[in-house]
Amino acid sequence: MEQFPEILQNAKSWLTDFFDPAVKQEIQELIEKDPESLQDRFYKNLEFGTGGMRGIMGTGTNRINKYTLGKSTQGLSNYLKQTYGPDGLKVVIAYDCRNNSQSLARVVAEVFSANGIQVYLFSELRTTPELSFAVRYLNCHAGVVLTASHNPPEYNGYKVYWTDGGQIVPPQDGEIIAAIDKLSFEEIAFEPREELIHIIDKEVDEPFINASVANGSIGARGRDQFSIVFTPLHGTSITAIPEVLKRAGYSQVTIIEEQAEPDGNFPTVVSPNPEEQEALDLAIKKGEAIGADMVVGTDPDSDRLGIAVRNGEGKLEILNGNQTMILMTRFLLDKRKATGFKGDEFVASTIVSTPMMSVMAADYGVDCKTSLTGFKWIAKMIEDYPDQDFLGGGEESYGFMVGEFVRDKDAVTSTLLACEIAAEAKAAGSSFYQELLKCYVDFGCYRERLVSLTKKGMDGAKEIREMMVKFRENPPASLDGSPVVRVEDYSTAVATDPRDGSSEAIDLPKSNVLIFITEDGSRLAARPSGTEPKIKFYISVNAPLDSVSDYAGVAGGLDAKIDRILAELTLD
Ligand SMILES: O=P([O-])(O)O[C@H]1O[C@H](COP(=O)(O)O)[C@@H](O)[C@H](O)[C@H]1O
Ligand SMILES: [Mg+2]
Repeated sequence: MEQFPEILQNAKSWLTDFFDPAVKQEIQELIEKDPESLQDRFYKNLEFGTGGMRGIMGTGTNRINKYTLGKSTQGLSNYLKQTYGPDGLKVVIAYDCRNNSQSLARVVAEVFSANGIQVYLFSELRTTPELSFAVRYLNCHAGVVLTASHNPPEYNGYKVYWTDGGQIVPPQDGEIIAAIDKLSFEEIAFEPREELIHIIDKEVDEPFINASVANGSIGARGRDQFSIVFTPLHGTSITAIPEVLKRAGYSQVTIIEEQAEPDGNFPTVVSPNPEEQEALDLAIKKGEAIGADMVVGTDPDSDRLGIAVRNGEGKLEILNGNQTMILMTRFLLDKRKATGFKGDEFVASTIVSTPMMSVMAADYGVDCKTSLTGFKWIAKMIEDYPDQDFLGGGEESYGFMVGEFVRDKDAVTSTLLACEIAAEAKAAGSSFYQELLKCYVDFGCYRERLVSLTKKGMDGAKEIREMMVKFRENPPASLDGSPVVRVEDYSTAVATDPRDGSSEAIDLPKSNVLIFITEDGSRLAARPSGTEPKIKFYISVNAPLDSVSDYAGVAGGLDAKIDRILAELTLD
């Protein structure tokens, strides 16, 4: 601890009477017995990342607790007043199934009210997409969800939505952080004004569910012959997805009982992340047992969804985010095509997602916009291009956004859309999987893989920084024998052709991301996660596919290519 006098100083500043006696006692004990833990808790403040502010729950400035969230809420209140004036301000707050989410939501509501701001607080847990919807539906200036999304149980977090219903982006995010950083903890107004806190539920649930059914439907046939196994993985989607499916006419929905009850300990899974195959094990087992057509699982705040469908061999196969994005987008494009393109439509994706998205959109003659990683950037496009019509968008990470009524990824509406696509395909003698393979025939067979390395704590963060520096200093000259022809460094927003050194500007905000593109169209992207202590590597390769029957061979060849690229990289 002697090497870090500032960290000790930070910790000691929590020993005043402003802080609860239990907190003070814990810090005293840590000073005496566990300096390493103290260091991790106080070496920095929590930061806003890809999807809000996330951290482990506990005592410290680098932890989620009533003081760190109280200070963020105080800063946000000050910023709202400065932006919109002190009167008539309104915010809406939702929370997920996590341990402490409800009590932290209460603290956040109290701090807003103490600042004279009207608060709409959901009576019980609700989904993130419903909160995004509620911001605009209730004409609020901002919204907050207490959730750490799919992170492990020890985490919690704070997603902040702005007036447009999307998560905060520049310039607001930087200005809000500045407003938070200049405060001391003692400046938090904790004393509630109860008359300003309004409990809400049905009055927002009903319009949200109706809008979800309207946006997610494509008029599929065979809804009552289509069998779905659904798991909320102990999270919030139980409040919306069964109802949306029922209202859309799906009668064969089996819910995994063991995972239906909201529970912040997520007792039946290692991680409540549908991107981890293990999280869907129970649901897939059930799906195989009852011969279901589709399995759907959602994360705790119900913005991401994992889907498994019957593959060519009749087995339930989990699809990745790129695959579901491609097929959902294709259906939205076809749906619009049927009524005629107006010419102002666009679809959206991100720089680490499959390039197949823009190839497909171009084939339809529709604009495809590409943003930095994260749905907050996709939502921002709707605001940035008010004269254009957003059809839908997605990314490599699981989750999809259908239309404009929710300004974040929305597992509720996306679940319905996936069922609609699959039910209609089944009624027409095809399947979700077959339709995906047809996309590969039409636009090229793209295979993607994500490799994430977890590196925790202060040392892990340093290692991740160093790995990115190493990549910049020693970029790969080729991938699987194909020369790199374009290096995109988003930290400087410059793309370079290493063959002749020529360069051009990238028209996106700066971000710590590197992308290498080869002559044969393979791509490797590297970036630190903005939600978890991880560094992520995204690989994309492609080859033409002449017919659906050639798929297994072509996909196998591409998988082997990804293996070779990974072997060259020696990541550790
Ligand atoms: O975690 P969620 O479900 O809120 O999702 C958030 O984080 C994901 C992972 O981000 P990163 O790669 O920086 O960890 C993003 O892809 C997603 O757009 C964002 O909304
Ligand atoms: Mg989530």
